[in-house]
Amino acid sequence: MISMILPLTFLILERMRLGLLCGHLTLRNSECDLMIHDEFDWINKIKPKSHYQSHLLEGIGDDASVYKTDASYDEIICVDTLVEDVHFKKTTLSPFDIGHKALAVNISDVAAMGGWPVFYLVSVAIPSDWSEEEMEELYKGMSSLAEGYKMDLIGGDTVSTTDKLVISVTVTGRVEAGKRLLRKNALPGDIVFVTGSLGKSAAGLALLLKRSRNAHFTAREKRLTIAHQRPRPKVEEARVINSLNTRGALNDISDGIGSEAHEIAEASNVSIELDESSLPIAQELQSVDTAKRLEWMLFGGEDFELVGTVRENDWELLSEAMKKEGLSLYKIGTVKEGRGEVWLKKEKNGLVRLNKKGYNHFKS
Ligand SMILES: Nc1ncnc2c1ncn2[C@@H]1O[C@H](COP(=O)(O)OP(=O)(O)O)[C@@H](O)[C@H]1O
Ligand SMILES: Cc1ncc(C[n+]2csc(CCOP(=O)(O)OP(=O)(O)O)c2C)c(N)n1
Ligand SMILES: [Mg+2]
Ligand SMILES: [Mg+2]
Ligand SMILES: [Mg+2]
Repeated sequence: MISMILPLTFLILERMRLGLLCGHLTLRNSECDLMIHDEFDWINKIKPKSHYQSHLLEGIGDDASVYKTDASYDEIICVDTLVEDVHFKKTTLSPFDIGHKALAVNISDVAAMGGWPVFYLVSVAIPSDWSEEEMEELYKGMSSLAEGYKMDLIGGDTVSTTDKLVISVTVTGRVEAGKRLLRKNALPGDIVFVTGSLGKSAAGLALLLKRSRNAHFTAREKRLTIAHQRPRPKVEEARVINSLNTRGALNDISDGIGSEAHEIAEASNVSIELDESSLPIAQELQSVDTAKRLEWMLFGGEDFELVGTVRENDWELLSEAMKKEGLSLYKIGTVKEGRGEVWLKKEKNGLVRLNKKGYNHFKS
C-alpha cells in the first residue's frame, strides 16, 4: 500500500510545484501549461520592429513576404505547415491529398499577394508508422499540382520524429514590381468581393470526420469532401485582379472569412460590411440548416478562395475580365470608415458585429 501511496503523493506534489511555477494549477503532461493563448497576438509579439535588408518590401503581417530584385518583378516567399491530427488525420486525407494540400495552401498565399508560384522546398518529419510508399504518394500529390504551374521542387529537409507527421512547404513566387496586392490596400467606398462560395471545405471535413475517407459518399457529398481534400489555389483569379493595374486589397481564406475580413479591415484601418444575402451559397449546401451553413461559410475555413476589395469604379471592369476568363467573382459587401471592425448585414435585423472568429491555433 505504502509503495503505491508514496509515488502518488510525490506525483501530486510535483504537479503542484509545476503548477505554482507556471502561475496556476493544471494537470498536463508538459512541464508548463501552454502559454500561448492567441495565435495572432503571439505572431505580433515576435514580429521584428525593423529589418536589416533594405530590399525587403513586406515582412511579417500579410499572406507572404515580398522583397525587391533588380529585375522587373519582386520576389514572394512563404511557408505553411500541416500537422497530423491538427490539419488532417489519416481518415480525412490520403497521403496524395496531404501533398496536394500542403503545396496548395502555400500557392494560395502567393496568389493572395497577386503573384504566381515558381519554386518549392519541402521539410518533412516522418514518424515510424508512415511507410515509404505513403511518402511517395505524398510527393506525387505535390508534383501533380506543381506540374500545372511549372513549379520546381528545389530542396527541403527530412527528419524522423516519434509522434505525428509534420510537413512544412516553402513556396517562392513572383509579382510584377510594385504590383503586390496587400491586406492594407482597402479604402472606404471599395467593393468587397470573394472568388467563390464558402463553407464547402468545412462541410466536407464534417463528413470525413464522421465517416472516414473510404466510406461511401453520394456525388454531392463527394464534391464537399473533395473541396476539403484538394483545394484549388486561385492563381488565375489573382492574376486577373492584378492585370487591372489598380489599387486592391487581397487575402486568401484559410481560417474563415470572419477572420480574414478582419485582417483586411485591421491592416487597412477601415471597417468592412458584409451583406449576408449576397454571400454566394454553394449548390451542395442549399439543403443544409441555415444557421449551420452560415457558421461554416463565415468561420469554417480552408476554402482557399480569395477575399478582397477594389474601387467601386473598377468593379464592372474586374467582373467583366473575370467572366471573360470563365472565372467567378461575387460582390459581397462594402468598405466603410472604421477601425478594423467587420459587420454582417442581416436581411431582417440590420447590422450585427462579427467577432474575429475562425480557426485560431491555441484557441479552437
Ligand atoms: N512562427 C512565426 N515566425 C515568424 N513569422 C510568422 C510566424 N508565424 C506566422 N508568421 C507570419 O505572420 C503572418 C500571418 O501568418 P498566418 O496567419 O499564418 O498567415 P496565412 O493565414 O496567410 O498563412 C505572416 O506574415 C507569417 O509569415
Ligand atoms: C482533422 C482536422 N481537424 C480540423 C481541421 C480544421 N482546420 C485545421 S487548421 C485550419 C485553419 C487553416 O490552417 P492554418 O495552419 O491556420 O493555415 P494558415 O492560416 O496559416 O494558412 C482548419 C480550419 C482540419 N483540417 N482537419
Ligand atoms: Mg493567407
Ligand atoms: Mg500561415
Ligand atoms: Mg491560420
